[in-house]
Amino acid sequence: MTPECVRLHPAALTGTIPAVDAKSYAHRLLMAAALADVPTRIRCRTRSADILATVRVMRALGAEIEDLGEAFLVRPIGLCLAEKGLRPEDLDEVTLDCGESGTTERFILPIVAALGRKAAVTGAGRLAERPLSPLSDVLRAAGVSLSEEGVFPLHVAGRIGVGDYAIAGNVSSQFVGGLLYALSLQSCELVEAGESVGCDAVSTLELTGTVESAPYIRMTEEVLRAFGAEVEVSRDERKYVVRGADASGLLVSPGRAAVEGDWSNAAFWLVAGAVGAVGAGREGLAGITVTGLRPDSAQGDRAVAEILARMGAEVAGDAVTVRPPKNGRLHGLTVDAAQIPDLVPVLSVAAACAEGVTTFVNAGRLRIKESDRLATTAAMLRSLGVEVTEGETTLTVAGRAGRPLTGGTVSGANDHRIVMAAAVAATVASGPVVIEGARAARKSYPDFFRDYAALGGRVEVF
Ligand SMILES: O=C(O)C1=C[C@@H](OP(=O)(O)O)[C@@H](O)[C@H](O)C1
Ligand SMILES: C=C(OP(=O)(O)O)C(=O)O
Repeated sequence: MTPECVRLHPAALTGTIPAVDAKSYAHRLLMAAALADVPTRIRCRTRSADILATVRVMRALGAEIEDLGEAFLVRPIGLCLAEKGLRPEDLDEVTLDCGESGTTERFILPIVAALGRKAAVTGAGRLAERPLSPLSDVLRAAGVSLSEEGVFPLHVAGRIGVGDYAIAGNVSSQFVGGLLYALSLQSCELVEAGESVGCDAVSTLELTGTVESAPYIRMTEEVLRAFGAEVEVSRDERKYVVRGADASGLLVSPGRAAVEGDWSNAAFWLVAGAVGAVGAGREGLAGITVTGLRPDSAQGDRAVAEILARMGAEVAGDAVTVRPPKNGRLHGLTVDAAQIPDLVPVLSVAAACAEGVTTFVNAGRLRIKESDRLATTAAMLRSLGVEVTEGETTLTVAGRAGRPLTGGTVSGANDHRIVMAAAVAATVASGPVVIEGARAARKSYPDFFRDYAALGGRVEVF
């Protein structure tokens, strides 16, 4: 259980910890499995609120998902409806509660439209406020009706078909991911002389403007291909050609799949390893090792290792170990956040411990996450004595060059990444740090404070 409020006492974290399962992959694998032909066993041990939101939504659409503890066994929607003699087009409107998960919502809208189902999409926290346009524009132009955006429930009806689509690449990669799923589900069988000779449901999707969060689109492509989809991408990653499924309109299950380790959440430990000695003495030099991360992962957030190395931290090994620099001093730098938005809150803590200034640029989309993360990251650091300047799309952090952060009270801003970044900051503070709303960590890392304590963190729950 994630605690509601915590008081953290300064202590360097050291030791070895396994990575939690990557929620971005878990979402994609669970959805693909629910849209496939036969059951899939997905190895996944993390039960975060977001992963459970996707499980809930796929169940509501008709999939049977058994929680085996270490894995999910997914019996797909098509199979389960057919067993009950139900046709998707005859079903009533279904309520899909996405919780606070943007990925779930932005993927499920085009998927529902590809299935031709009627749905009332709901959610919690800031989800209703997070943008849906330009995805909603594409869906409407394709003939899908959507009720007013910004209020739940969002009613969806109608069908998106084969076509040539274009969408801006700089609002959310999740729109692109959802559309790639929808186009992969189009069905059309080419028959010659009474024999099936393939599929003619070929669609294109073009990305316009700058493309941000591109690694997440690559993860989507990877999972779709593992489920038999034909997705081709141009060399500049701006144009996708997607061949739909055969007459069945189903993806092809590989039978088994496994969710890899989460670099975005490992980043909290890796930064804690990098800042270890700054405020807490030599024991921090031992660093932190995170196991279960793929060094060749498509997750863009694996860049955290390279960025910490550029700041001067010692980074080594396949089980990734990060230690503070030998002289105990990290140094500031410029970080382009366009492809790695989720790293900014925690990297800002490394920046606060460094010598010199760190500027995060191209970070505008942080404003449309679980909180306005440029504002809430700045507020979190300011509560701990750090000087921060917030620009429209930038964040500039004045490093304290070895002077510890102060203790203080931080609002978790109902944002898991702010809560976890504040907890890392607390390891190098001069006094206790209270985090209000620490429970938000459960969105991606329900056992965060258990693992924090296991690494030597001093956690008081109240
Ligand atoms: O598709 C995904 O799994 C995600 C995409 C990113 O969002 P944007 O593409 O909206 O930047 C990221 O910030 C989010 O945490 C997860
Ligand atoms: C923004 C995040 O997720 P989502 O967009 O899926 O809500 C996140 O995990 O930081």
